[in-house]
Amino acid sequence: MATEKVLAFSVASVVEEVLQQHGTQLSDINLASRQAEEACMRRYEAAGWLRKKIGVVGAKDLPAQPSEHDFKTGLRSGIILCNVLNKLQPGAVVEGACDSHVIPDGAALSAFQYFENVRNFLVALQEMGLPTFEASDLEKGGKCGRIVNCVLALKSYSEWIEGGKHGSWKYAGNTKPSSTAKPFFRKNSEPFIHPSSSTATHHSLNSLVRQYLSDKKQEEIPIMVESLLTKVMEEFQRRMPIQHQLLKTASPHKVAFETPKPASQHKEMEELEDAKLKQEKSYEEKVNYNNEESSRQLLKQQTLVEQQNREIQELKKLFHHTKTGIHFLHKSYQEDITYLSNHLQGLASAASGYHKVVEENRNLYNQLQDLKGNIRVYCRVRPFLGEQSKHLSSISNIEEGTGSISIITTPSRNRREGKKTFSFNRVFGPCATQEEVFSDTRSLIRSVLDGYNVCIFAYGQTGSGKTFTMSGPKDVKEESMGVNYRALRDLFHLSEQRKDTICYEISVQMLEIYNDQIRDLLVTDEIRNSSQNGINVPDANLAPVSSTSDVIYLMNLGQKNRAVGATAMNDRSSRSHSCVTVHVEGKDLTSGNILRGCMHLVDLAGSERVDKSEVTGDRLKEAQHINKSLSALGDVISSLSQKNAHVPYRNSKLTQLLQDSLGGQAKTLMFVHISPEHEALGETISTLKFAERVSSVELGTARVNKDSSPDVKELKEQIACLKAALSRKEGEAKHFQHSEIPRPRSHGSSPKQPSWMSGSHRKPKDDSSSLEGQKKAALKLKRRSLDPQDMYKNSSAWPLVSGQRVNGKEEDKVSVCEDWVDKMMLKRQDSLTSDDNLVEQWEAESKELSQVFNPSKICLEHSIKVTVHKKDGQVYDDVQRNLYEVVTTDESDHELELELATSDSSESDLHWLVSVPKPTSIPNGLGSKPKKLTQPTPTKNPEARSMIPSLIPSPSRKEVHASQPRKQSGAIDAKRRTGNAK
Ligand SMILES: Nc1ncnc2c1ncn2[C@@H]1O[C@H](COP(=O)(O)OP(=O)(O)OP(=O)(O)O)[C@@H](O)[C@H]1O
Repeated sequence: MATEKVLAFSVASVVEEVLQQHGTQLSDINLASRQAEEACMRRYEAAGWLRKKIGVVGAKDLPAQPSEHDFKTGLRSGIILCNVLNKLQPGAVVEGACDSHVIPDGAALSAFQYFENVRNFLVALQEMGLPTFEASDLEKGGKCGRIVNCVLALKSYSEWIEGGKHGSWKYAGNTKPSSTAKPFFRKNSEPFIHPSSSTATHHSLNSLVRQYLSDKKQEEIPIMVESLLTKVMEEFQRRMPIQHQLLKTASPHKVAFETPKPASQHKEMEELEDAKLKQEKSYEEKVNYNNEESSRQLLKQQTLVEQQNREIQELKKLFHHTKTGIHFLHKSYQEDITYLSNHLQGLASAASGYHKVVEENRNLYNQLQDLKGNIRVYCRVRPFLGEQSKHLSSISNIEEGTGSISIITTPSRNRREGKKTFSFNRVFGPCATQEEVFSDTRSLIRSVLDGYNVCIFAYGQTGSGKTFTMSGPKDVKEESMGVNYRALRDLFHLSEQRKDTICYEISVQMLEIYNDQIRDLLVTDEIRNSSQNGINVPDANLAPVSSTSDVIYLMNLGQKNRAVGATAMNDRSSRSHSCVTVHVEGKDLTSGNILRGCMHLVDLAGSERVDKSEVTGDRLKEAQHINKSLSALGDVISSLSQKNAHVPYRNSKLTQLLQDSLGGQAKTLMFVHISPEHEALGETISTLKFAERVSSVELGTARVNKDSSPDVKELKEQIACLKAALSRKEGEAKHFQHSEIPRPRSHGSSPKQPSWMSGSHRKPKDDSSSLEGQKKAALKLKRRSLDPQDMYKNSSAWPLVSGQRVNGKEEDKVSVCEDWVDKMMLKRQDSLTSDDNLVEQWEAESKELSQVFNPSKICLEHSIKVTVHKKDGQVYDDVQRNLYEVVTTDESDHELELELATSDSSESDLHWLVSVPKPTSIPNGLGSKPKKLTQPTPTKNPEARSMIPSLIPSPSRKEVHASQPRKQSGAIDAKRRTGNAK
């Protein structure tokens, strides 16, 4: 405890310091203190009065002196004082236990006096070497005040007791402030005088003590002092630990005021103290327990916190991992998204390019077909007309891209519909415009200008829209113009574009086949019937055109002339097949080459079921002709697709008209038309089947018609002269032959397919009795001169057809050219069979003929070889393209080959040259040993090449020079027939 004690002097020092800090006058403190005392007493008195007044038990026992409570009240006053000391501001409100006090001026002074006494007292205690207070008490101003008050109260009480209890005890009040006592502090400006430096304080204490002891007996003084000090000591010793504990644990208000108690209360105090001690102990235990508990709790919490920390760390790690993972995912997602977007972009562009690709595919397919030589087939579906829109449609699906169309064959609402799908190069739905329909045809138009032959024809049931496609509607406008007009417009456009390099001349013809008769639509004169030759159109007008307006004018004219009638199926039904032929001749301005192309635009008459179309009389006859010609077309297509050796072109004018386009090296396009009504299903299906067959037909690669050198042209002109001459001769020959040469029936083949149609297969020569007549005719012909001028003169008189075959029956009409060839062959036949002298005649004739030509102009590029040979008593002939030469076999097998060179451009020219012998190559008389016969080379499908001259007049025929030659095939055909005739 000793270490915990400090000198009482320290109390004064602390108080002084506080006062110094605040510069407060001690009078203020004094006043405050006094007021506090008074309040205390008033309270005490009031309490006593109250007790007396109300007669509370024990009220009359109210002690005359203050109880412990009073001391406590005093202590509180001390606290107030302490507060005052702390604040010491005049006018400041001091909260106290009893009341609020306003510190007045001068209060500090009285407080100082108290302090002075206390200080003196404490100094005395110090001087006596007594321990006083705990250091902790002294550190706190409040404690200091309390202790001071305690000491003061103790002192005053002791004084009061010792003074004989005169008057009422006043808290610290018995000792009046000494008038001599100097204030411890001077007012603000006065320097501080430390009490320790002043001996006055010591003296005053001494004097106080001496004053107190002065009236005592000498021998009593030590005892009294000792007793006093002992009491003080005891009291202090007893209270100090309690005070210490209280101060330690209890709140300030619990601090008990430890003052010496009266003897009567001592026991009570002790009990109280015991109870307090117990309480403190239990409190301490509790506190200990609480401490332990709290430490345990703390430990627990620490563990928990540690665990949570660990978990937080793990969570952090996890979070970090997750973050990294998410970052990675984000990155990979972004990569994926980028990849997908790229992919999507690719797909989008692929999707956008899909149609382009489909288009390209189709173009490639078309090109492939061009290479293969297939006929292109485009299908067009007519929309419902007017009221028809309520009808049931037979069209199930159209895929324009792939070119397929599905037809409902068995319509049913409940059961599954039967369907049939057809595929073509392209299918146009009912909504397709004229421009769209024409768009794919453009490449063909270009081909015409490049020197190809092109044929575009429209096929379909009556009323299905053929005329609409080819010409346009009745009231035609710019946008509804049909293929014919658009094709010519494009021709002009392209030719204009090329005018710097190629100079084109374009001319147009319009024909129609009506009731199997050919009519020129560009003239208004009557349909001519040639009873002699069965040729209906002797000469067709060829109108040069230079602009689209020319074309429109011509087409209108032609349309007016067309045979049109109303049927139940179509109020403006075309009763004829119409054909617009455009001839294009282009001269290359640099090379001088000539390109010749021609384009047939054919609008076929529609097939119809006469029962449906309800036609009678003339209309019925027309319908029968139409159906017959269309069925002939079907036969031709059928045999072409089956690659038959024989193709029955001659069965109708129509097939003859289209022969070059179907079987030649032209580029051919067919628009097949169908009506959407279900009532027309039968016709629709048969039309589509027919179209499918057509699309399978291979024509062979189209060939360009090009004259590469002027010499060739000249040669061709010569050939044309020859033709003319022969034509003239023919008339005479016929006359000579009594108009007709009997045509033999074919041998070794069916009646429908005569032997001459069977290509290069060897057939026995017919050595019928008519040979004699033919021989005579040939001789007659030989004697006639072939005057080129005559030929030119007569060039315009060429018939359109050199032979005719109707209903599978070959008529006994042979063209002049055929006859001429026949006669040549006949002559050779004679030489082989009976009279070798005829060989000489042949030679002579050949020489004669050769004079017609300028041999120097004959180019040995290509040639046609005509082979006649005899085997086992039979005579054979064959046609073969080869170099010019004549070969013979041994005795039993003779063969004569005649070849003439010509240019590469037109086969038709070759045919006209076929029978012209080259002088040097003719066997030189009987004596000359014939060369060994070569095996006749079969011609490649001769029927596939044009065996029938085109019905369409050559444009050159209108010209002064018959420069446009006949078709080669006609000549070959004629020659073959001659062979057969023999
Ligand atoms: N694509 C189309 N759009 C609108 N109307 C059309 C179409 N095709 C045809 N028509 C109309 O249908 C009717 C018959 O057409 P169109 O005369 O061309 O048929 P057609 O096959 O030539 O008949 P026919 O063989 O009897 O001459 C006409 O009134 C025509 O205007």
